[in-house]
This record gives sequence, structure tokens and C-alpha cells, in this order.
Amino acid sequence: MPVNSTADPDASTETGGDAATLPINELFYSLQGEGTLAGMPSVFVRTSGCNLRCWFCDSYHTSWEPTHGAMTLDEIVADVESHEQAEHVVLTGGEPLVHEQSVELLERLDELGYHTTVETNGTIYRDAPIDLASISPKLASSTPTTERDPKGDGEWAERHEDRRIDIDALARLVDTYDSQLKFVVTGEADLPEIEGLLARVRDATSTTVADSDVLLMPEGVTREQLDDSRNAVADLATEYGYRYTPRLHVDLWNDAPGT
Ligand SMILES: C[S@@+](CC[C@H](N)C(=O)[O-])C[C@H]1O[C@@H](n2cnc3c(N)ncnc32)[C@H](O)[C@@H]1O
Ligand SMILES: Nc1nc2[nH]cc(C(=O)O)c2c(=O)[nH]1
Ligand code: SF4
Ligand SMILES: [Mg+2]
Repeated sequence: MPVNSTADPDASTETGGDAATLPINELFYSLQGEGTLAGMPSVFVRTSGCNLRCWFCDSYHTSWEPTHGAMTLDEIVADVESHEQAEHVVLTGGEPLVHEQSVELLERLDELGYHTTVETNGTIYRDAPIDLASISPKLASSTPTTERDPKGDGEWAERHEDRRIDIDALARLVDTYDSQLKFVVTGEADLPEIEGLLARVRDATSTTVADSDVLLMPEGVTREQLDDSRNAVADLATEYGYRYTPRLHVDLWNDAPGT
């Protein structure tokens, strides 16, 4: 369900008033397309607003040009519950953890017995009932340089670069929640950075981060783009001993909305 009205999703939102709300870009029922739960029927709750600007962002209308619709938590929960088969909810964005109200939504979903996955860029820690923290730290190859900026002239490059890795936030997420580290891979040149980052995370955590919790995901928003990228990423997973994750939803439905 696409949403349109007038809340401001650009900044993080504070709890206030009687009815808590979240800026919501869309809500839909599909199969989890990415990560260790790929194939799982899930309701997706996509918040609007992000603190980063990856040049390749497949959710452009939550980051570069965020939508401004809001829903109350009651409305979101009712929509989730209308999908009667679903036991899994994926909270994504945008960056869902910029919003303080995501915590209350996760608490309500947890009380109702849902398994919750949070798709996050790993730059923000929040204390919430999260069953799987699906962390996708952003590599240098995600930075919207002048040549790659989808909108302007590289205005976001410096801010993106400054914000994209926060080792303390990553370590806290990994230490607190069952987690997976899911890297968008644009080429072989990303691998040394992934290895260096993993070493820093392993150093900063008391939790064991197994190679089987590290996933390499091909960059691409269409089937045609993945046709060009997936085999090279699969080969890198084999070579380095990390896990490959497909983008099952793209393989199945290409870039159709609400999938
Ligand atoms: C739109 S993001 C929202 C959650 C959070 N902001 C994040 O980046 O993890 C959802 C997932 O899509 C991935 N993603 C975004 N654009 C992509 C692309 N062009 N190719 C492959 N994965 C992409 C992100 O890395 C993340 O794992
Ligand atoms: N089917 C499907 N699976 C997904 N897993 C993570 C997604 C996301 O955008 O966060 C996503 C998505 O957009 N669609
Ligand atoms: S962090 Fe996630 S939502 Fe934000 S720009 Fe990057 S891929 Fe898009
Ligand atoms: Mg997606």
C-alpha cells in the first residue's frame, strides 16, 4: 500500500502527542528476498527518511526524494494483521532506526508474536525487540560521488562518507541481537574493505561473527542488472568463504512495485 500525506520524514522523529506515527513509504506482503530468511512470507513496513544517500539506493523515494506520508502505529499494526498468513515482519526503509517510534512499533509487533527483522545500515543503535538485525554496512563504493550522484552534483558525498561506518553502533547491534552482515557488492575491489571492516567489528565485539553470518549480495535493481553482477559475486563468496544471498524478489518480480 503506497502512502501519501504530509508528515516530514527528512529528520528523525520524536515521540509526541497521543497517537505515535511513523513516516511510511509503503506496506506490502511478499517473500523476504534477501539474507538468511530469503523465501519467508513477510509483511514489509517501509519507513521514509534516511541518514545516508547510497548512489545505488533501490528505495529512492525513502532517501533521495523521501515521500511524506505518515501512519499511526495503530494503522500500521492493523495493516500488518490484515495479512493473516504472515508471521514475519520486516521493518525497513529508508533507515528505520532514525525514527524513535520504530521502537514502539517493534514492541507492539513483538507482543503480538511476530518475528521481526530490521533492515538497517548499521549506523544507529536502538534498544528494541528485534529478532534479526539485518545489517548492511555501506562500503566506499556506495558513496554518491559527483559522477554517481543520481540527483545532484555530489553534495551528499562528504556527509555520506562521514556517516556510513560507526563501529560502536555496529558492535552494539551485533552484541545485542541475532544478526547478519549483508554487504552490497559492486565488484572485487569491495572485498578488502569488507575484510578490514569485519576485523574491526570482530575486535570491538564479544560476540563471534561467523563467516556464515556474512553475506555478499550483488548490486542491482533489475533482473538485467543482476544478470551482469550475480555470478561474479557468487564466485567471490566461494573464494572468500562468505555466504551469497540472492535478491530473490528481483529474480522473481524484477522491479515491480510492492514486491
Ligand atoms: C533500501 S535498504 C533499507 C534499509 C537500510 N537503509 C539499509 O541500507 O540497510 C534495504 C536493503 O537493500 C539494499 N540495497 C539498496 N540498494 C541496492 C542495490 N542497488 N542493489 C543491491 N542491494 C541494494 C541495502 O543494502 C539493504 O540491504
Ligand atoms: N521482497 C523483498 N525483500 C526484501 N528484503 C529486504 C528488502 C528491503 O528493501 O529492505 C526487501 C524488499 O524490498 N523486497
Ligand atoms: S542506507 Fe539504505 S535506504 Fe539509505 S540510501 Fe543507502 S540503501 Fe538507501
Ligand atoms: Mg528492497
